Amino acid sequence: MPSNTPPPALKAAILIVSTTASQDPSTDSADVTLRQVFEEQQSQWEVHESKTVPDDVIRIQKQIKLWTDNQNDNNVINLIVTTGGTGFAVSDQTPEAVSVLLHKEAPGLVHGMLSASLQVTPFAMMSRPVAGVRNGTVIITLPGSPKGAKENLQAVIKMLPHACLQAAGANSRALHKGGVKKLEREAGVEGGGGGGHGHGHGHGHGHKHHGHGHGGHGHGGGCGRHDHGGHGGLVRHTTPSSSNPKSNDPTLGPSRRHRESPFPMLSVSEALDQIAQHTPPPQIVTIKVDSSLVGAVLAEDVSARENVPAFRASIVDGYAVVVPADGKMRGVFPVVSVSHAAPGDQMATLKEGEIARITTGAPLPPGATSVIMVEDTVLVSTTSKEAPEGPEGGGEAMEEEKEVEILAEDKIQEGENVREVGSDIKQGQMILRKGDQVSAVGGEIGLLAAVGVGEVTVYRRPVVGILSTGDEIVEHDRPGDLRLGEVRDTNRLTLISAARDWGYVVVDLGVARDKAGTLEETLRQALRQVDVVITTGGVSMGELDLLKPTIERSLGGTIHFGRVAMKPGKPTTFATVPVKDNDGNRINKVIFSLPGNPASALVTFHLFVLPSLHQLSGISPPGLPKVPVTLGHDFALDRSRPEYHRAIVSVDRNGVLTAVSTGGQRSSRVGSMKGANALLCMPSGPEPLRKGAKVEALLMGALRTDL
Ligand SMILES: Nc1ncnc2c1ncn2[C@@H]1O[C@H](COP(=O)(O)OP(=O)(O)O)[C@@H](O)[C@H]1O
Ligand SMILES: [Mg+2]
Repeated sequence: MPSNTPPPALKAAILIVSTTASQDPSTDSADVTLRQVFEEQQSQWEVHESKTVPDDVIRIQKQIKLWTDNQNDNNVINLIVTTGGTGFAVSDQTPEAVSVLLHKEAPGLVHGMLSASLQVTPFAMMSRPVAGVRNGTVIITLPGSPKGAKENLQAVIKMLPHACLQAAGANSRALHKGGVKKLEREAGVEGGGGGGHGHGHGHGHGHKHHGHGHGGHGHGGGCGRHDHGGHGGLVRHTTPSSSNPKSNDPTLGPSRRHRESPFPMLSVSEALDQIAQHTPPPQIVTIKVDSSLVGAVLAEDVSARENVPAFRASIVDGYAVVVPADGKMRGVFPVVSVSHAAPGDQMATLKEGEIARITTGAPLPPGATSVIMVEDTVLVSTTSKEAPEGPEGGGEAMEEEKEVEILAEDKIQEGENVREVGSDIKQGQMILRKGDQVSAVGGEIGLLAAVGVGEVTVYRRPVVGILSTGDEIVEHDRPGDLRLGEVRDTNRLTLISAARDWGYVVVDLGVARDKAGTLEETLRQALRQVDVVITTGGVSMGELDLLKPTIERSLGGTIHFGRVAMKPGKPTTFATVPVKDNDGNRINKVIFSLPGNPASALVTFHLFVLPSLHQLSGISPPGLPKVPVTLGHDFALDRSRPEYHRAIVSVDRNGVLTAVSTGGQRSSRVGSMKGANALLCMPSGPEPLRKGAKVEALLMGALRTDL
């Protein structure tokens, strides 16, 4: 038994202010999160009690007074933290309820919380915390989201023991004796507003706003690489953040659900920059050279292991000769041997005045200097011998050439019609470079095969998991008629097909119901198996749109953007989630949550997911290739958002690329993708773009020809 007992813990109480949670406590998760923060403080804190009240001033005040107003030496609550109701919504009134109860205000604690939070997210400006002392109890108000609440509490918790001891005054005798030394030491050493724990999430990066090295390649971007203007009112330079003190949590009920997305609206180019920045670097693997290599990008320079050709070979059918000094070779010569392409035979050395019959690609006999084409010769005489008796009886004479006359008038050059050793590729010569993509049409794979390279290192192509979400979604091939509200799953099939077509291995993750637990479990499992998860549905503002809260809170992920100024695809969401790999290292995996509407899902796959997959597999520049095209007719524009118009681009006999619309562009209209081979980058604006105008097109498929 240790002889000295630890100092008695400080007592904290947690007041959850939430109308929803007060009706159904299971919807709350702030309590658990805050208890963890207290627990991390090495038994300095004991959470005495948690209570939940609705967003109601009287009920809030009643509970706080119960804790603060009847204290005696045996019953001291040192700290009350409230969570929830600190925002700008009508129902948010916790600060108002608390501030009138305070005997002393503590603006320093407020400042500590706000300044720590502001380093994480500009949304901290939307939190209105108060802090102070009532009787002997310190009270602070935390925001409602567990993440925000945690960060705020962590920002001040090192100072709180000290504050509580001072506040408790006479009531704290017992505490003073036992614990003050330790507590003061800790506050002094590590205090100063703390906060160091609160934002170790890799936020605060000053992200770039324009191109990152693959701008002008004719690849890799959306329309947003150009400033189309017309993004009036966008928050352009905020740091996207996962930690809005009040991020949307639809499960918290109508008063806590956002009417307006809390995610800053990024331009397409800003969104692409975020993707480039937060997509993990490609991993390197060694693989065998075979047809599965097609599409892979080399992670190393590759040099030839062998000479091509490996021996002196004839370029033509004809006769190997030893050219005399004067180069003259007219006359009749004896044929002393035959060299076929068959390998392995030892050949006698050819002497001047002798010739040897040789076939294309066959090795020259030693001593031979040149080959004379069969067309420049005439057969003079043959030897005949009996063919062996076969069952077919044949018995025909097999002839062999005995003498051949060479008709060549000109001088024969040394080396004529000979491929010298290594004349195509020299051993050790660099044949492919790091970053080269192995195509099925460019012969890279043939080159590797020719020079005897059996293995190469390449960037591992990411495995992609594809998940549909929504209670209304049924399998596309479910027999029978749809019931009211049911929708056939379109996105999973189209995205699986698209991802496979781009050369990626796909895991079909099925359909997840709109339930937080289901979604969380599905995503957790998926993140174990795949590198990139693509979900569709559930990212807008509806009450069942659970993707963002699940990624942020349940999975501890970081949402790099949750809104993009574009049409279709505004709610497109990009996040990374830390996971442990097989070796126990922390790595980031990528989640793209695409909008549910089929056209939006496909457009945003091509625009955002593909560049990330490309980057993961080492393909540079990433994304769809971009070409200028001419509009084949007038195109109406969206007034406020740049639009990715689904179009058919064809090339005429003059090489002019013309684009026509696939028709109605409503984001739910899956038909707008039919036949489309391009996304036109249309600016926003009040007037239509006229026939003949030039725009950029991102090519998804092969060009049509009008020839
Ligand atoms: N996998 C899918 N296949 C076809 N339609 C879908 C699919 N997922 C969602 N939708 C439809 O798209 C629309 C938007 O869905 P929703 O879940 O609200 O998406 P989001 O909030 O991401 O925009 C709804 O009409 C929904 O039924
Ligand atoms: Mg849905």
